[in-house]
Amino acid sequence: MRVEHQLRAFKQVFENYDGAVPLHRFLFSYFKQHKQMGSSDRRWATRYIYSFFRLGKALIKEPQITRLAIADFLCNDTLSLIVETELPLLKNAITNSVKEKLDLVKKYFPEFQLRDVFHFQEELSAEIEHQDFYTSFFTQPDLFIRVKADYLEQLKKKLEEEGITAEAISATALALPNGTKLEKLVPDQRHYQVQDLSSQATGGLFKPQQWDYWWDCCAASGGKSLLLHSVEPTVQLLVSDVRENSLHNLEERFRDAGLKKYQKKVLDLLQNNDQDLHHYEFDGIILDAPCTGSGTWGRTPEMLYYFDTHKINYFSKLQKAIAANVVKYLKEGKPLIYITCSVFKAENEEVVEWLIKELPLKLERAEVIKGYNNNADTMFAARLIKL
Ligand SMILES: C[S@@+](CC[C@H](N)C(=O)[O-])C[C@H]1O[C@@H](n2cnc3c(N)ncnc32)[C@H](O)[C@@H]1O
Repeated sequence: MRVEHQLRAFKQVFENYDGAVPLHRFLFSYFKQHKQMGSSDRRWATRYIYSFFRLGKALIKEPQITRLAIADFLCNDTLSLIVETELPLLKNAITNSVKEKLDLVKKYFPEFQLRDVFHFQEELSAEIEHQDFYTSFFTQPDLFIRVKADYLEQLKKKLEEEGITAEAISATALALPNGTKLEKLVPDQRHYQVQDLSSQATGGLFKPQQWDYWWDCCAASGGKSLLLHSVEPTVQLLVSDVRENSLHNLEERFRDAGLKKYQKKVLDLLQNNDQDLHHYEFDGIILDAPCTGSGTWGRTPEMLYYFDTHKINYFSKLQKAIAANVVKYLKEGKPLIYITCSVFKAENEEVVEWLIKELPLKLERAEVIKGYNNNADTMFAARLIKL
């Protein structure tokens, strides 16, 4: 396939995409509508467009074709026609490490600034190491699963028999190559859950007691509830979310995982829910808040290009309003676990500062979970105690 042909396919996809829906969803329907694109066209267009967005706004004044070649060079260790044609001097370095490749790019394109990859650096949480974080965007994050400890070795072996490299990260976490068709390979999901490594790490802050009554108030499809259940299976659970649909997925996942005893409600936490909840008192609340998701943009690099910073303020207000509405149902001396998958201080430290100032809460511990060091998402988690 000639390079012009590949480029035309890339351009068509780029020009038709405006960032309004996730890129993977857009590509799915785009390829469906453009059946003339063969599988090789689709594969190259996908590789090029994802690589292109991983460059964020770096070298924005360079021609698009040069930026695409640089992006493709940084993100891949196999040669493409675009690198061969546009960057012949760099092609022999295709298998070098990302850091070495970045040095080469800086040498040939002195205008290149790593910080332009993520041009929201002013907004970052204080603990984030900028260079490492920006560099992480050139590597696709892994797929992680949380596995019952006594099943890990068996599952690892089964995956390896299927030709999948599974790396044990802890006694209960496996890292797999992204795109592994896990549901097909291991349909029985009783012993494992797909869950990002950093998301798994938030469980360390839960510390439930036996027979506690907890509320997962933004439960979506129940990832944190399942994690809580794995930490302490006797915990009683109320799960809620504003989206009824995601609670249907939750039911399915709970069934597969054998979690039977729980109560579920559709609740909008921006409303007064006293009618539904006036007699409830919890031993712990997990608030896995709606957020920009900026800690997960390694999986959705189109956001580096299309994200509008105004949204940070919108989410930060939403997070505070939801927290204020749920804390009244927490028992004194018990924890509110505040979680985001954001790297922005306005959704992390600044929300925590507001919570301890405005609500009867004191901070026990807060941390950025630096997934960018582990090919994983980056998250923020805080444990606050009701006064
Ligand atoms: C980060 S997701 C939760 C992910 C989930 N806890 C997990 O581990 O998979 C945030 C959730 O907050 C919910 N949400 C957003 N606005 C809400 C509101 N006003 N009231 C209740 N839930 C809301 C969203 O529907 C979304 O499912």
